[in-house]
Amino acid sequence: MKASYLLTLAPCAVAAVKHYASAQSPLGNTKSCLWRPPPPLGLACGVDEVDLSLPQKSQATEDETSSSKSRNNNRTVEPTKSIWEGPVDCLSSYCIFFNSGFANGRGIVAITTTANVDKLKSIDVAITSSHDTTVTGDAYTVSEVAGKGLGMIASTPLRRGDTIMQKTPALLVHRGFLESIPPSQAQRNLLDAAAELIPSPLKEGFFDQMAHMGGQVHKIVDIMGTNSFQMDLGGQDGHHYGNYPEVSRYNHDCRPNVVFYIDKETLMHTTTVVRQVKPGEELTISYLDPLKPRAHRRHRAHLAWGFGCACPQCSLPDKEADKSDERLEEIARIEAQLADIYDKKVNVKMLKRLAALYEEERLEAKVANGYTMIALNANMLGQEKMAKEYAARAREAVLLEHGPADTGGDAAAMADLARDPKGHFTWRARINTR
Ligand SMILES: C[S@@+](CC[C@H](N)C(=O)[O-])C[C@H]1O[C@@H](n2cnc3c(N)ncnc32)[C@H](O)[C@@H]1O
Repeated sequence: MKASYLLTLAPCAVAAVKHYASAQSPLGNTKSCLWRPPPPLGLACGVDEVDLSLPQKSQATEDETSSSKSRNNNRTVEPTKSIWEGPVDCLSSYCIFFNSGFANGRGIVAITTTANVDKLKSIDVAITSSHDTTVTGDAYTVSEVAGKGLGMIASTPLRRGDTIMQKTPALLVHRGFLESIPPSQAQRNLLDAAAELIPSPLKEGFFDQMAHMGGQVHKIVDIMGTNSFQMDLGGQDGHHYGNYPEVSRYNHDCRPNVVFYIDKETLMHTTTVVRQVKPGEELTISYLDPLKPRAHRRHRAHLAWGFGCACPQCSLPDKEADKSDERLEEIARIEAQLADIYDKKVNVKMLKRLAALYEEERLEAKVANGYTMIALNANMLGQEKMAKEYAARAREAVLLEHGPADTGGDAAAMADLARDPKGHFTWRARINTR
């Protein structure tokens, strides 16, 4: 009996730990996670973490363009058919492919391999039937934010679970194209040609994005470096950088009020609010791992995006910042204990402490893993009510942080646990092994 518990529990705990660890390591996770910029061509090595966006101004232009078209012509404008074309031009095994009808005529361009464009072709079907959308209408405006350039400002009260926008990418670039082949003018020419193929008005949005190095090395490289998300189309060679111009106006905060994920089945980038937001407050996402200590976060922000992180968490007086770092260390320590089925010190007090630490640290955007660990361990300690409560919380957080196609089916696993703690294989597992 004991042995069978151990055997079945082990993969689960390991999966949870793997999940946690991978979220912190570059490219460890097959899902998109942190904002990681591709390396500027010409630099010897890459830098972890990047992001992207497009101004609401451009969105407005897009809306005006389509509505004025239909007003002026007094007829429905037929969207361009969704057909992948190319290869247009190639370098090494990477070629330009484009689809001007993608996502109901929004369009998309990719620099990728033939195998990956085959995957994109199958994705396209799903996209064309569900639109690219701004879900919470009029939720924000794009305005100047002191010391940060443009930013997203909430124009209405928002609460946890409100989706701000869902967007498909304008440009996808295979990581190998930017990181494996030596920098060259040919590489830059291919990037220029690809960007020119993005259909208007998305193209204007693309070129309007911030280039944080002033475009000195190369404009497209700089735009991608400032505004691209790591994403994975799946398989052995699916790693790409994705650029979503509208999303690029989110500035960074180590304790953000918005979380994002990219669904590799649809390429859709979704941003969702994680706590109450008042009108006038800035909407932010985290470009960095918020569980890392302040010095690490600041170093990363400077290295990758050239800004000294002055978010409220990084701007705490030294004493408070040290306390915050200690809490983050404690979170890591407790989670390591919770992942170890043989740790005899795990108790309910420890679980409550972990939940309190997440709350004190205002980590609403990064609680899925912690709540999953609490739920499983509460059940292993025979705490039915607590297991139910945290399994439900974990499920909700997994959906916000990773989307419905979450890593390893964590949302479904937490739904099972919440439904029937006593029937779950983890029920009293720690008690039975003591
Ligand atoms: C993805 S863009 C965000 C939108 C950008 N502010 C704009 O005007 O388009 C990333 C760039 O914004 C700026 N930025 C983002 N978050 C910041 C922060 N917390 N503090 C200072 N600058 C920030 C940096 O220049 C960074 O390279």
